[in-house]
Amino acid sequence: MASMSVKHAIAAAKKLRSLQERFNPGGSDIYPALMGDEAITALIPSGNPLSVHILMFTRALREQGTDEQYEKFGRRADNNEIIGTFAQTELGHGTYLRGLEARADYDRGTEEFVLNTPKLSSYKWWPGGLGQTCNYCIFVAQLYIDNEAKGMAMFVVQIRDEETHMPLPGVHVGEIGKKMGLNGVNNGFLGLKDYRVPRLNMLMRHQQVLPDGRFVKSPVSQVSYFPMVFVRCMVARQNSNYLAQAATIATRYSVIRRQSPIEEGQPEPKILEHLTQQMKVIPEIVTAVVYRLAAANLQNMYNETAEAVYRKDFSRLPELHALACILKVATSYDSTYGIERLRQACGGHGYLTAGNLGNIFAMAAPACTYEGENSVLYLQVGKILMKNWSQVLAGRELMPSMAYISECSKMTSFPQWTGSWECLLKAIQYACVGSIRLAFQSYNARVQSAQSQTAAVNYSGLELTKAAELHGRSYVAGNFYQQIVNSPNKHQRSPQFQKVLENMLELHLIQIFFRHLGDILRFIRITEDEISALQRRLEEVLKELRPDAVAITDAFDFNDKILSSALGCYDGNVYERLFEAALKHPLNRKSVPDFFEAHLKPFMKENADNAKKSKL
Ligand SMILES: CCCCCCCCCCCCCCCCCCCC(=O)SCCNC(=O)CCNC(=O)[C@H](O)C(C)(C)COP(=O)(O)OP(=O)(O)OC[C@H]1O[C@@H](n2cnc3c(N)ncnc32)[C@H](O)[C@@H]1OP(=O)(O)O
Ligand SMILES: Cc1cc2nc3c(=O)[nH]c(=O)nc-3n(C[C@H](O)[C@H](O)[C@H](O)COP(=O)(O)OP(=O)(O)OC[C@H]3O[C@@H](n4cnc5c(N)ncnc54)[C@H](O)[C@@H]3O)c2cc1C
Repeated sequence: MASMSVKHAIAAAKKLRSLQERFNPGGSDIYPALMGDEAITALIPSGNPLSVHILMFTRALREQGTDEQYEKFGRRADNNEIIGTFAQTELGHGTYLRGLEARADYDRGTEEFVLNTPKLSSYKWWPGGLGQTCNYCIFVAQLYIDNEAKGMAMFVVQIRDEETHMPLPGVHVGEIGKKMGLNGVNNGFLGLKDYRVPRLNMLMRHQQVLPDGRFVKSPVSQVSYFPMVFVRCMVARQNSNYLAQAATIATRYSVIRRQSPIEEGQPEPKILEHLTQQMKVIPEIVTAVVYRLAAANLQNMYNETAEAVYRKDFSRLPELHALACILKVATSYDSTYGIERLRQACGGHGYLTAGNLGNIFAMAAPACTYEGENSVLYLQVGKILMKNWSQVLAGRELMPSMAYISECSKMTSFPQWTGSWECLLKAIQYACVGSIRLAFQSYNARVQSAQSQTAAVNYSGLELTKAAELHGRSYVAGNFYQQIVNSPNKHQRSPQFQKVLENMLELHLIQIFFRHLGDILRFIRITEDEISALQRRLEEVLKELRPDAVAITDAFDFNDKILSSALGCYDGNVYERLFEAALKHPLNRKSVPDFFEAHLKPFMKENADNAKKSKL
């Protein structure tokens, strides 16, 4: 599996390289074009062992290294002459970066760094491709000069000989073992013992160690986190893609499969005619569209911020960090939940490998963990919301993506309920701001009672998480609303297409309203009649979107190779493909399985003999 994945990953890397040479050598907006590409998903169903090389190793060299370091290492990496990974997480630490144990001690006598993973828990553990594929890595370690800790730093480390691929002296490297998915990625472990690298192997665009050992601090330490921000942006797009693939499969299957008459005496309908099936499938189609649009927005913001950071303008980093966290969390949580819901909507056949929904789930699910575990990133955003609420109290302006917080903070009560889209969106935003205010009261009370900020974050963690989740909902719904209602290219859309988009907006807003009804009712008075009216609208809009479900998922434009699913094949020949897949199973090569003579027959005979004896 690993070698097949590497073979296909090389094909994908060649394609990416040619795209980059044609379009924008250093830019990041190439990748989304690759997202739905067969090279990334169908051909490498067990995961891409080069994705961390491409997404993190090459970018860290470009963004964290000096121009000279890029010339020495980055150009070769971009050209895939060397293959690297991003080795930050350790066996003992992943989230708490300041707890990382790998260390780099500067030796001014030789102008080298001595790299060590002092304990088993210090071993790098998880980096994609590290086990077998990579011959280099970005090694993240705590920098020490004269045994004084200076914080985290990144080092270009060669781990295998470029000719023989043998691990170099002082390097202990290998595969960490089978996972629940992505088993073609060879996530690996890495131990270093007194491994020396030249001073110029430390990436020094933002912080430097001079030959005499003097340390020049980064103007903004968080810029070293930038490689993670990029991948969070990619995860938002990639996981919306996984959800779109699953939605395509489940939708196509739901208009092929017939089951259970709705009226007595009537023929069995397509299962998508059942309202409850529509409620399982259609909202996931819309969620995939909603997140694809939000991820595209985030990608643009990343590109703008990356250019600003290159000009040493770090002002947009905090907002990008907050949005990258919230979208990475929301997309990975909702896509994972949605893919499982779509699998269940396909009955028993959804559980077959031939349906591919299990593999899509296994590809999507780890995104809730890597690149910042979701609950931790929610807390990150919760902290940022606390800082911004302090700004609101001080009457200061907020970052654009949080402007609604200022607006809602000025509302003494929620206006008359109308049930309009604007009303629904404002209700979600108003509930978010109410949650922020309550979280701040708890958090601030703790800080005022002399608790440290870290402790106050921990003990206010549930409210901070709620506020962060509602902020994510507000941002995503607000972005979707703007794209549908206020988009500058709205007039270019046909009335029919605009109507479909508006139906998707209606469904998204009502669905989010019902998902957070409890949070909303905490701050807004809504009558039973007003809620029942929304229930009717939900049923109505599902019915309205039903005829468009197949067309919308066809528009995702996944070919059969990408979907790799007997349930979602374009020609609809589900049963034939399921049966074809079944007959290919190794157990069907023989009429009598080997285990019959070896195990089953003796077992049954022994039971029969025992039964006879007991009768005597
Ligand atoms: C061949 C063709 C292939 C092409 C590919 C095609 C497409 C495929 C796409 C598929 C995408 C998915 C594939 C990915 C594969 C897997 C990759 C996985 C890689 C990894 O997992 S790398 C390791 C990731 N690890 C983490 O994310 C660690 C998480 N922990 C943290 O981020 C921090 O520790 C944490 C939790 C934020 C805490 O930070 P800490 O320093 O401890 O302290 P503070 O919380 O106080 O933060 C201090 C200060 O900094 C600000 N901050 C924190 N993080 C950032 C950031 N990232 N950017 C900017 N600012 C940041 C924070 O807000 C605080 O600010 P203050 O103002 O309050 O001081
Ligand atoms: C498929 C996959 C690929 C990966 N690829 C890479 C890679 O290429 N490079 C790399 O460096 N890493 C990689 N990782 C590692 C990944 O980044 C870490 O798993 C992730 O950062 C979480 O760290 P951890 O696993 O050590 O969990 P921990 O940090 O130990 O967290 C465990 C749990 O503790 C809780 N927790 C932790 N901290 C807090 C907190 N502050 N507040 C509240 N609760 C908390 C959370 O519930 C969390 O889930 C990969 C992981 C996976 C699964």
